[in-house]
Amino acid sequence: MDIYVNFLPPTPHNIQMEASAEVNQRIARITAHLHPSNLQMEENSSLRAANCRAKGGAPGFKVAILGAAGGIGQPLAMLMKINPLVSVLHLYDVVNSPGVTADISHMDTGAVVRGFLGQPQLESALTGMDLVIIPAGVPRKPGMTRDDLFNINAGIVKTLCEGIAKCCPNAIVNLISNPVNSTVPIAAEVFKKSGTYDPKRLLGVTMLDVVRANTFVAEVLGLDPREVDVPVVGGHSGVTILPLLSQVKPPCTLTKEESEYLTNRIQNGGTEVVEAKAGAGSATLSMAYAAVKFADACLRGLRGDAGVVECAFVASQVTELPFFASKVRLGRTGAEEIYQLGPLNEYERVGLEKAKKELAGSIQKVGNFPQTIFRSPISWVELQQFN
Ligand SMILES: NC(=O)C1=CN([C@@H]2O[C@H](COP(=O)(O)OP(=O)(O)OC[C@H]3O[C@@H](n4cnc5c(N)ncnc54)[C@H](O)[C@@H]3O)[C@@H](O)[C@H]2O)C=CC1
Ligand SMILES: O=C([O-])CC(=O)C(=O)O
Repeated sequence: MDIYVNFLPPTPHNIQMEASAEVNQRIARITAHLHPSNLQMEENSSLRAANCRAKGGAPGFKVAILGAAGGIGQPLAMLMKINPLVSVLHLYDVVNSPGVTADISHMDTGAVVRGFLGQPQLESALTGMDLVIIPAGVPRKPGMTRDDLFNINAGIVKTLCEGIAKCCPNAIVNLISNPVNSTVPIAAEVFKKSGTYDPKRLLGVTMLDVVRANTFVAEVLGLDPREVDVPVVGGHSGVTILPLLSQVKPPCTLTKEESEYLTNRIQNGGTEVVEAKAGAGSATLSMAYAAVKFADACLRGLRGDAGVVECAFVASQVTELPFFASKVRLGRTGAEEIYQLGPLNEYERVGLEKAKKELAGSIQKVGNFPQTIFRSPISWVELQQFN
């Protein structure tokens, strides 16, 4: 049985524990199971292993967050720590993961948290994971498109996916890093190259588009957003984000003006936040919420729950493009079924053609830039220069 460790503050109770031989034996067992990265983080801490008690791992899934110290990563880590389906939570980043790990590990929820810092600890962070969520990479600033992030984020995603291919090739991957329309095809290329590609397990996260669509449609209709379900298909950038307003649940009738306003607002939701943050990044809190909503659906699918359906950007035959976002049914092996788009109205048919044209370019870009994909890992200095 695995023994998981929480480091406890030195209360009188714990200090008393130290005196007993039985406890010393238990501590010896614990330290034998301690992960090297935990030990490394412990060296930076005033707490000692002598103040530990072992506990059995709760049933659940093992989840890694790569980019866990970032604007999305931190609230995402916090929300995943609350998720009862998670038994082990690995937090990996190239900076600041010890602090985030120490902070989140104090939450009195079931998941055991372990931190991993920097490339040498990537493999340890990934080994044994069921689900890997990737919000690693640089965000937009006002005036930039998501495509402007391609050069730097392509290299980051490539390195992380090489680690996944090596250490947890059967994990479900939730890819958040932008531009999703290109980073998902990049990840697919990396997995193909390593012989581990399973299209069902690679999911680009477009949930924020659905979350926004539900919110904005609910506002217009005067409904509770929790009652609204809007399918959003295509991709995750500008006109590739195509809300199917004719398929809103509960069924409703929107005027032409309302449809145009809503489509435009949903397509530009990311830019709305980037401009409001005025240089301090892009959506992080709503994205963390959306990422957790999506990850929870993936975990319920992995558990074998029936009827788990969400939108995601996946390898697809729904259109002539190799990747496309649409509703997918999530199961034990990932995206087990990909749904057709269903009947579209004229406005949506025109939107679909525009979306496909732009999306084709983003997917094509991956093939055009092998030197970007196969460059060496991004250094911390490069990241700072970008920021
Ligand atoms: N799919 C979606 O709907 C959305 C995607 N995003 C994208 O998510 C990404 C992250 O956004 P934020 O969290 O706001 O950025 P951030 O800059 O606050 O955080 C990114 C984190 O990634 C880490 N990182 C960089 N290189 C890494 C590497 N090689 N390995 C591990 N970690 C690494 C950084 O140290 C940092 O902690 C951006 O590309 C952004 O455009 C943002 C919002 C929505
Ligand atoms: O707009 C951005 O750069 C971040 C993002 O993808 C979103 O908020 O939808």
